[in-house]
Amino acid sequence: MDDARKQPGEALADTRTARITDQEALAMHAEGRPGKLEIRLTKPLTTARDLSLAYSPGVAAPCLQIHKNPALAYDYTSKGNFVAVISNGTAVLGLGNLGALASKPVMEGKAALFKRFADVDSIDLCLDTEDVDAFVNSVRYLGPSFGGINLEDIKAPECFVIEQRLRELMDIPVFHDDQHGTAIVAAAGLINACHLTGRDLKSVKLVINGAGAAAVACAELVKAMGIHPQHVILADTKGVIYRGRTEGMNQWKSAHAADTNCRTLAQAMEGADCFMGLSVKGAVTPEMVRSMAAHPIIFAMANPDPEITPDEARAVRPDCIIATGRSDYPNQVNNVLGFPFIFRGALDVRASTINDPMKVAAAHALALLAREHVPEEVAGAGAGKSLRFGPDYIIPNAFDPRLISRIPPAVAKAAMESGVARKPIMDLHRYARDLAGRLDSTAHAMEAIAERVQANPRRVVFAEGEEERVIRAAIAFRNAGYGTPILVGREDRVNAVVAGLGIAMPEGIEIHNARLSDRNTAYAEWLYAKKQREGFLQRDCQRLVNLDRNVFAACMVAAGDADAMVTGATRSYAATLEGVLTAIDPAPGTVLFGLTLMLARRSGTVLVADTAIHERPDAATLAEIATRAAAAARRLGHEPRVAFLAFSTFGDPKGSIPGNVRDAVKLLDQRQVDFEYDGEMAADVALDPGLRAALYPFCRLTGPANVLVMPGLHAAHILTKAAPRLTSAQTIGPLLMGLSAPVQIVGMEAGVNQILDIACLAAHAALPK
Ligand SMILES: NC(=O)C1=CN([C@@H]2O[C@H](COP(=O)(O)OP(=O)(O)OC[C@H]3O[C@@H](n4cnc5c(N)ncnc54)[C@H](OP(=O)(O)O)[C@@H]3O)[C@@H](O)[C@H]2O)C=CC1
Ligand SMILES: CC(=O)C(=O)O
Ligand SMILES: [Mg+2]
Repeated sequence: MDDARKQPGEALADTRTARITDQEALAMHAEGRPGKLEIRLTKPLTTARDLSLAYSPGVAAPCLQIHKNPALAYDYTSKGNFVAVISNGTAVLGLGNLGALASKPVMEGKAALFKRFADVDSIDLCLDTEDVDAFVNSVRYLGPSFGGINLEDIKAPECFVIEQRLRELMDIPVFHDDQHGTAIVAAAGLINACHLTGRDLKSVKLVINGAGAAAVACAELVKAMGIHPQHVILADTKGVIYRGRTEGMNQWKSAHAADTNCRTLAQAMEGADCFMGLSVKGAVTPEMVRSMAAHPIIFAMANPDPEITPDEARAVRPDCIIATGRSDYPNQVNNVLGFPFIFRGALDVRASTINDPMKVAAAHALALLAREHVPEEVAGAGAGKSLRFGPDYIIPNAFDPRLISRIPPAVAKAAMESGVARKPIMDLHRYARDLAGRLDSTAHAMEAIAERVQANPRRVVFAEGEEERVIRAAIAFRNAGYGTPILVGREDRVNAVVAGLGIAMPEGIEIHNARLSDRNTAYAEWLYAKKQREGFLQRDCQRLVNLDRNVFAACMVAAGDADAMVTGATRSYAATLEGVLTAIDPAPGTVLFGLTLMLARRSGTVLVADTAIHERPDAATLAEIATRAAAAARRLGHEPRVAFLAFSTFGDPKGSIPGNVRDAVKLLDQRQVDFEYDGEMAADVALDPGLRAALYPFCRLTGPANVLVMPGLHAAHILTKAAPRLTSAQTIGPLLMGLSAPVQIVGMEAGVNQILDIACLAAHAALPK
């Protein structure tokens, strides 16, 4: 853990956007099923027939077909979308030789990023050997299972030999990500930094610290892209790599030995235009940065901690452009921007290799994307962050959803043009469009929401401030840069829980004891004025403010002392809502309802409403819920297709509830709303356009429904509670919609991360529209 993270108070002064603690990282990895990966079936294996098809005897048919024609393996198996992430752990990030086992969290992480960003399936294979021959022999025979091999965190110079030999031995792409992924992303950043500082790439004087896997590949790629070889100086633990040096050399370093009198990194950096760090934490001093040319370009890419932090560099050179490998500073130059998308393109044309034209195409596509206007849903509208091409935005953000539709087509095109594509793509525009639909927009929308909140931090009151889960979420809220958490509780109790967590109470968290608060009397008087004609005596209001934390916290929000509120972890939904509604009214002219986001792996996000309030909504309520839920879907980046659900479909079978539902559809018909809707219909009809086309071709929905308006609370609860337990769907919510102030109620089962996510959404709802 770095010092800044150990002392959260001090960390507030730096420019990082979101901070995490080691404890949080460990808890995340240990939570639920340990690690970050699992394998799921893509075909049902329910019946004896399923088994006969998938396994013996049915499986013999694809085996025999593949035996006759090996290319069919791409049609009948997972090969074409499957990559192995392979390491021996000899250069784990910048942490050194931690061995194969300890590299596994990074390798699982790489596999997770493949899936998250480019829908590539992958698995980590950690090989317990430092012997080059043993490594090569372990990997060379794995080709049949995979469409590609991503080598990772293998130290130089062995990595060069391993990659070269495997490339010769295997007929699928073998790509050492630390070499080429890093070089591609660094080259893209360098192209843009040169553009911004008015430099011609060819005349740039570049110093690279490190002469290992990443550094050598960066030197090779930038030279191939035009930087004069004499303008590139590499340094390692022994100092500058100059022509004639003998100590600590190998053939890959010799190839880049410079004709120079410089012997130390400090000497080399004097007057340099650009520095690339691919070495270790803290290898660069402020003095070295001070001695660089005007508007120096500094890529401090060592992970997890850079050679020099942006704050240190800017302190001595405010005119610099600085990038790091981390996601919590602006300008993340990290191979995560490369490998998922490069493999996506290579796999989709069944490339036999990833060659130089494909790498250069990826670098240019990345560089160009950063220069384009950043749409609001990417930037986080009003985030106040500089997501416009400039010194703090030289490279796209890893969460930019346009990456998947820009980088793979460029890579695929280069593969086709350079003759390594075994299955060319005829229509690249269509390919780009299809790629865009491969990722669910909800994840991007949630990230954009988080960024907007980080740019406009809010004060959020956590009503159950003595509960450990809530305290941990509040600390995470503060560490994530979302704003100031306010815990309602007794200070000694809160502090005891924090001490039990083995940490000191971080600065920037407020604790308010309702009974002792200097706002106690004001809240009680305000509440009495509000409720005196609804059967509440003054003493009732005083007691509520003293004893009911939900009432006290809601008063804080009503009085403007907090921007938003989160509660619900310790009491039933109904009791919690009652406390909240004592002080905060529903917004006039709308309905109060619960909206649950179901993030399903196959069908994407489906919004379900009402999941919290109305047991048997009438037609007008259903119509209003549909309208509000459709608007919420649009805010999350989905074009709404609303299905009014019932047990019947378009009148069959008949029953009493579908009447309400049909009337709601008629109400919307009269209003001429701007979204698709239809009903009543059963859930399978709503979600399956094929079924609709066969039986109900008149249905107005143009695709699977993504907003499900439920006929009543029973059905809504059954669906949203059963689905995550029966399928892989995750749920967020119910989110309370239609209240006059941003208050969210989590379920009593909510974990720390759920409370944190809901608090972030509550803070977001408190932002000016
Ligand atoms: N941002 C990104 O996307 C990426 C960042 N990296 C980072 O780059 C670094 C190197 O990774 P990788 O190339 O895979 O590892 P390697 O083990 O292959 O290379 C490490 C290199 O760093 C040099 N080095 C170590 N300490 C110092 C020092 N104090 N001063 C100068 N040079 C030093 C070593 O010198 P010697 O040869 O003398 O031993 C060696 O040349 C890591 O921090 C890693 O996290 C790597 C890949 C991607
Ligand atoms: C990012 C990466 O691959 C590394 O630091 O090794
Ligand atoms: Mg790596």
